[in-house]
Amino acid sequence: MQYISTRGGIAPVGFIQAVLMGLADDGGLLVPEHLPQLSAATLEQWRTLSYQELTLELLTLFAGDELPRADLRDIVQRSYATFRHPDVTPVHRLQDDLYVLELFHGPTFAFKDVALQLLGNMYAYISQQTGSIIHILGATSGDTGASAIAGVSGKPGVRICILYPHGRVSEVQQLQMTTIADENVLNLAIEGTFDDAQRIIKEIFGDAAFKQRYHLRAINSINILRILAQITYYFYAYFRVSEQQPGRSISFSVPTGNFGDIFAGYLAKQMGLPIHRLIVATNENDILVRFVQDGVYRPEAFRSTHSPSMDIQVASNFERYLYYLYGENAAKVKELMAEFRANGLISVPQADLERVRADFAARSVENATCLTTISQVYAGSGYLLDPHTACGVAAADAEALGDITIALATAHPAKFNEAIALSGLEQSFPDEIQALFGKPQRQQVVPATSEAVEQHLVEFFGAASGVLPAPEDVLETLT
Ligand SMILES: Cc1ncc(COP(=O)(O)O)c(C=O)c1O
Ligand SMILES: N[C@@H](CCOP(=O)(O)O)C(=O)O
Repeated sequence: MQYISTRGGIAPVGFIQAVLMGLADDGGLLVPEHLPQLSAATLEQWRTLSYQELTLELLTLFAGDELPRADLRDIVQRSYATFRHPDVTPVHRLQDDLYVLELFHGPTFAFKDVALQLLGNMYAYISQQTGSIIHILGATSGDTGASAIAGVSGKPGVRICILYPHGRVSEVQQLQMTTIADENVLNLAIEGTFDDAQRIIKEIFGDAAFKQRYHLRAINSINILRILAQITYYFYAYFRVSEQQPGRSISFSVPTGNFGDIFAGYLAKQMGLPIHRLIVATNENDILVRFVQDGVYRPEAFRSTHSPSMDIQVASNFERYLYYLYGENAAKVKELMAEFRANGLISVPQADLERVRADFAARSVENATCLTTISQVYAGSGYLLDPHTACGVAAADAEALGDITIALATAHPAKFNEAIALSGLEQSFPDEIQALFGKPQRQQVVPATSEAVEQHLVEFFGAASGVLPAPEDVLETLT
């Protein structure tokens, strides 16, 4: 499988090069040159596979023969051996037609672990096979950072720097990042929002000379492997629920910020999984909901909410969606992204909007509704939702599609006790989270500029750069 840029400005690259490139060198995002199409017979065969086997089959489609199948199997097995549930991502029936897909059984209690355990092991594998260094730069609104650090910390050959918005992540999210004592981890709390952090890393990745000099790699969902790894659980959940409810139409409701998680569901649908609709569930930062409603993609003022990991205005993966909306037309995407840079908005005509609505429904869930959903669901069933999942559940209720709906439970409530307390509820923390309180923290507060961040990167990554080669220089040793 080869990978190309949504903006058409790079020569096709293989799977491992795509993982290493992160953001495409022309500023676009990498996508597979073609999407594998799955027949009904294949879906039937896959129905009985374990989570790990299913991941292996899917990844083999996207990785081709670039790494030996036994090595890929080993990476997959090790990635999900760290999960606390034997099904990795089990489904739980909440009400008659509503299920939650529990994505929080990994090391940091958030859905990001599903992809970042895998990406961490993939980076460590590439480093080992090539004797090279991996320097990771990421931005987080709280979950990606903790999860990425957990995915790589202690792994030789890998160093990681994470930017997060100072004072805008939950207490547990901050502790998960800042209490890691590993010298290979640098936490920079920037004086701004997540959008500033994301803008800064895109600016730094866009500086080709700097990116190359310090061998920078991405762990955000700009990295195509993040998206590919998340496709598995749409298949797995679909198989589990359709066994219980044969013949019913199935939709997914997805708490959405950067459009990464829901985009993985869109790819699963495009590959042939018979998902009816994908519900975009946001908080008051509702740029994606407004797009589905009126066809205009335009950031508005940032709002701090009870679901802080979705406090995002500019959704990174929206560009990948535009690529498919316009029939894999990179020239059109390039034009639209230039329009966005120039005018601050993208507007699509009514006919295109109808095609958007054939796949997506969308709801913005306000703070008050998020909290009442948490307390009502708990009162009705004893099941405690985290505030992001609550947005997904509330959006599913409001849309009332008449389908079976699977709401993605993207985090464990213990990560967001601030919202749980505001809902009038108390919870006890899992031991792994309780153990974080009182540990020493390591972080540095920096201004929200690329220059300020680059200074830290030069110091942090500089010493190691040049000692070991970049993987690109020795890639042939992998095969
Ligand atoms: C708990 C939680 N839910 C939902 C989201 C939104 O996911 P995405 O950004 O992939 O749309 C995030 C962050 O990305 C998150 O951390
Ligand atoms: N909500 C995310 C924001 C970063 O998104 P990503 O999926 O692109 O890594 C977070 O938790 O950091």
